Amino acid sequence: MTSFYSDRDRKVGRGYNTLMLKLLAQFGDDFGFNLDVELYRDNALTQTAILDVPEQSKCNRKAAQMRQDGNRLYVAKKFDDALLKYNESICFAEAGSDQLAMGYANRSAVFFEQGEFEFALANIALAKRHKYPEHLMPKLVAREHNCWEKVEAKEKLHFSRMAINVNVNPKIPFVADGIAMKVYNDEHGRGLIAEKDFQAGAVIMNEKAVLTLTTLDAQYSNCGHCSVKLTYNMIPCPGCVSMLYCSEECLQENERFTHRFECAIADKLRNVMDYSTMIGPKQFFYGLTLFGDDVQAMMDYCNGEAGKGVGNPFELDFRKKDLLEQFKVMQKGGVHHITEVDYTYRVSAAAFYAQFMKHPLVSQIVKTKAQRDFMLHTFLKYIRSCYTLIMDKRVGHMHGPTVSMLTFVGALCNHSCDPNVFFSTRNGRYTLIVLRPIRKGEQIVTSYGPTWWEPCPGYKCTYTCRCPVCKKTNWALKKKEFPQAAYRHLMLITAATHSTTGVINNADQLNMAQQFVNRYAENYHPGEVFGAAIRIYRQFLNAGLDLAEKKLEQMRAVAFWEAFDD
Ligand SMILES: C[S@@+](CC[C@H](N)C(=O)[O-])C[C@H]1O[C@@H](n2cnc3c(N)ncnc32)[C@H](O)[C@@H]1O
Repeated sequence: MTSFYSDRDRKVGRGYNTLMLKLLAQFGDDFGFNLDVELYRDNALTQTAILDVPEQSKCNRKAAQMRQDGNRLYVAKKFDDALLKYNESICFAEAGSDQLAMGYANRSAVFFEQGEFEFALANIALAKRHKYPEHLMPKLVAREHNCWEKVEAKEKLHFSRMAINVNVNPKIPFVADGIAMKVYNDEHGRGLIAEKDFQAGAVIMNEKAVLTLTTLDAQYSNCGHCSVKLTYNMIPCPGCVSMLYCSEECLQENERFTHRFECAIADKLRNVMDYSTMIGPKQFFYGLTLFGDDVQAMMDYCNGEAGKGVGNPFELDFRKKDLLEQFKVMQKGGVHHITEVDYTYRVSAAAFYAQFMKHPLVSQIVKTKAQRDFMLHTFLKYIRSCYTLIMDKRVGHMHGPTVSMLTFVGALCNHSCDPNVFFSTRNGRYTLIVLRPIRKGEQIVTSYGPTWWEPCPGYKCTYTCRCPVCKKTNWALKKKEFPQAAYRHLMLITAATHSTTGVINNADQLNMAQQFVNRYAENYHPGEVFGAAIRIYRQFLNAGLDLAEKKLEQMRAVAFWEAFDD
């Protein structure tokens, strides 16, 4: 059986690959068609040589080595690579040791070189807080003064977050009013429907993800909880060498909901991770925590009548912040098919089961055979529902290496190669922005990768796309000639993409492109020239979101060192 994933995807998680081959040999021709995950599990449990990898622990010697590697990269002016090495060193440094403080100080040097003075100051504050060696202090203090001067000379920060800019749903404050869920039977399963018109530029969703997961190679660059990328103040998990967080809050939340089940077996889990299937077990442990670690209560609910059916988050009042109620709806999931890559999910569920049962806390909580089987089947169920698509990072709208994001409402947005919204996953949030006017009654659809105006050669998805473009029913490019005025407008927009003078800023660019799509969509969509305009509009949106993210980070850094100074 050929693999769905590329070698690049599989460069980590070697234990998983070996296990896959073993099971393939074991099941022979049946492999892939045998849906019995318990059989996979029973086989996996016998593969101790593959699964029992030793755990790495904090080690100052390794931390020093990594820091020196970082220093070499720093001297070679490979600053982003140096940051990754310093982050790795910070993860390995022993608590209370000066290795930790020196990691932070080295990071401040990188940020200083990059002109990120706010971030440098935040790291200097971290170094001081962690007993930076006295004899090195004068150099650090000199850098701090330098940073202060540069920051004072800098323009004041203006924050332009892409928040919802239309009326919000009173019960779901992160979703615009006028959006509902609809089940599109035989097509996409659950989806989002517009109950009123929306114009391009409307930010109609800005949902904080419940859980996120990054690719394995993003371990030292992204927050282990919200997955935000390479922030200035990444702090390590005190227990293992596998996690960094962007804030104390993320550390605490992750610890409470999932990491307490992972920390002692972090390397064993990494050994069997396949891309981002780990989101399945994470959802299980998130639920278990909300059920007060009472697996029997969780099982009774999920297997009972109340736990079945199709989940509709629009029935909830999110203002109540009742996480258990929310979880109950979310765990029902939607309408999903068993895909051709389901065997990879079964191998993952089996491998995770084998590893998690080695964790004393898990084996203490999940005691009876029925409970253990429930955990296995739930891993698979959640992997299936969370991990149904491969987000194509080349398209650039899946920000950084976040590959799985568990959301309530965002998760309902289906794919179309003729999308009317654009999605972004920055800052651990799922944001939807309208790309072209949406009429009342239309489905709200984003693109997971390809679009008719920007095809994505080699893109693979785990389902058969049933969007109008692929079905070729009632969908065809319009051949209508554009008016001269529209061409002039488009030329201005195109020129704005090359603006390097700063005369045209991102807000102007967005405005121009937005006006164009709102004005010409009705008569000229879908048509080639219109497609070119949408492509540019999405490019401006991406740039705007990047800018907003950077500013948010700078403001957080300022708040961070100001609090430290008090
Ligand atoms: C993020 S979920 C969207 C919500 C999902 N429809 C549900 O019921 O929960 C992605 C899944 O929806 C289905 N889907 C989304 N877009 C589709 C499309 N264009 N054609 C067929 N199925 C689609 C696929 O099963 C896909 O794995």
